[in-house]
Amino acid sequence: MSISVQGITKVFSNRRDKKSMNTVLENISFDVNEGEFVSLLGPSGCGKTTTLNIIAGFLKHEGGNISVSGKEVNRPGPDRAFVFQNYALFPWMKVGENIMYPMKMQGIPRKEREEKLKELLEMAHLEEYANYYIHEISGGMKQRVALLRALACDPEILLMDEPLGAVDFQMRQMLQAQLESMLQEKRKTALMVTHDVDEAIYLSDRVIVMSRDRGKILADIKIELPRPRDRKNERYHQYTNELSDILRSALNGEIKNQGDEELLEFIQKTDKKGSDKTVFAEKALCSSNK
Ligand SMILES: Nc1ncnc2c1ncn2[C@@H]1O[C@H](COP(=O)(O)OP(=O)(O)OP(=O)(O)O)[C@@H](O)[C@H]1O
Repeated sequence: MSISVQGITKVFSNRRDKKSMNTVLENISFDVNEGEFVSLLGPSGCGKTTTLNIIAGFLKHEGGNISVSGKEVNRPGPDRAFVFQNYALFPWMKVGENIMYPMKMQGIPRKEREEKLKELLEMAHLEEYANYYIHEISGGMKQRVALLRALACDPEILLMDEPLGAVDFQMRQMLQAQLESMLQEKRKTALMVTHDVDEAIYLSDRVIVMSRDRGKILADIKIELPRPRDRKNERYHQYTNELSDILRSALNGEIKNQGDEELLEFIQKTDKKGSDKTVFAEKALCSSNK
């Protein structure tokens, strides 16, 4: 299944002053193709989670539309599973019960649920932990359980909000490798929010960089590297530099209040390696012109 985001806008009333409005997203458009893994990268507060929540159907948007395989969606559905930043696991249930919960809700018979659970636990190397309570397992394990719960109903689309945000560096790299192999095996369409350039490159087929200026898309970059990805690959470093430069420009507070021409000039100035990111930025600016 594919996702199409067309011209969405989101306005929140300001938390401090309810009368003033905050346009977090304005006329944002992008597609995620079937089987593709896309990351949304950008500085804190640029609207990544808001975008993901709108696609999940948790939040309403003001303009534009979201469609899944050509069908407009505006509420949550079993086609889109969500992995939350803080796991959102049920502490009163054991690991196995947590994973089986969505299957139970869908009325899948017990025998089938148990078979599926076995398969999922094996995939994530958690076979021994089915009967542990959530407080008895580590942060990395919780992360894997949250992911397995999302995969349990075989959703077509996986939406993930910083799914590896709460684990340390080493565990994070191990989980990235596991997440990659799980998703490659299942060929899911995935959209992930992250702050982490390396994580985005390691996992994604495409990386979309958003800015704090109403979520404007600064770049949409295809990561053309064989899987599993090799961090020592020269091209991997080039992608890291390219994306870090773009992210730095997005992080620069001055950009927020500058016009498009100045933003483009800024990105050109930071384009020391003659890479093609200026073209991406240019495209992004042109396509967002009304
Ligand atoms: N329910 C809400 N009511 C009012 N403002 C909100 C609400 N949710 C988010 N916002 C505002 O929208 C903006 C974007 O928030 P969002 O969480 O989407 O950003 P983000 O890019 O995911 O940030 P982070 O990387 O820090 O999680 C922020 O300014 C935030 O304060």
